[in-house]
Amino acid sequence: MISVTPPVVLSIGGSDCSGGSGIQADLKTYAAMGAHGASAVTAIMATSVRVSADILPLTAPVIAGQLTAVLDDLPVAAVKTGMFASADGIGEVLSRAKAGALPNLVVDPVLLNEGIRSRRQIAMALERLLPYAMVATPNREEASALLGWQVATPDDMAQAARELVSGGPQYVVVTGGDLVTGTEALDAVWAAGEERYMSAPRVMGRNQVGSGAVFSAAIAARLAHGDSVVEALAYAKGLVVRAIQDAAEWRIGTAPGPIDVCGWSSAVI
Ligand SMILES: Nc1ncnc2c1ncn2[C@@H]1O[C@H](COP(=O)(O)OP(=O)(O)O)[C@@H](O)[C@H]1O
Ligand SMILES: Cc1ncc(COP(=O)(O)O)c(N)n1
Repeated sequence: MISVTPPVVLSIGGSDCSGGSGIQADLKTYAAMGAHGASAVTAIMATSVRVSADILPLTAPVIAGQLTAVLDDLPVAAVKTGMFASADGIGEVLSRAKAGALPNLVVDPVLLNEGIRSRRQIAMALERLLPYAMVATPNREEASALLGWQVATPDDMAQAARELVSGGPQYVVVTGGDLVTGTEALDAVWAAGEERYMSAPRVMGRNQVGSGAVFSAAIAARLAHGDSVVEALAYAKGLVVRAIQDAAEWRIGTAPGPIDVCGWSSAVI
């Protein structure tokens, strides 16, 4: 029996109606990791994540109301941000970060392709939020958009992580889930005076939706449990690889789908 009160993690991001990514993936990750998840929804995604017409942005006051309600009452131990559909929404988060109200902040700077009209403004607003992050987890494409140059190779990823750290976050992980140059899934990690890669065998599974969301949410959950950043990164990497592996044969829907963050496939029930 577990009698210890679970730590609270707050996710600020978009609702993905498929349940594979966004807030839904975050909350599932927290539940699987023994943390209580609270949420502030920034936008509602209707279907495809790549089509702008399917994104309903919530207004800044609606986002602010959720943040106030959660932060006023719950002892939030870590915060994760994901998708924003407007720069105004990021402004609400930024003011709370500046006030010191967002401990252990993990910023996953989600920049969906052409899906969002104000993508440039969102990238600029995220740049203002990054100095308050403990960890930032852009993928190569997001790092490219934030920095204004093409992050392609593993060397580029390390350089990008280094440049992004100089903008403020304590740790930057440039994830390389889409880097199909070898048998490894490679991420470049940078913190002051510490540069390295995290690597795991690339899984060739059918389902990989939400791997970035699960990775960043798992980092936040471990920080909430009291891990150091280095411990949290190692845990998150192991969790996401196992989750992709365990969902390799799943068929939820016609398109590639979610990963097995809860470990159902390997659980003895
Ligand atoms: N096929 C895979 N096999 C193993 N690890 C993967 C695979 N795809 C992604 N990962 C890992 O999942 C994490 C999230 O990365 P990524 O997929 O790049 O994020 P995003 O979903 O934001 O693009 C990283 O640690 C990455 O290396
Ligand atoms: C609502 C929402 N938020 C985030 C992502 C990106 O997720 P990921 O970083 O896992 O590709 C997404 N596809 N949808």
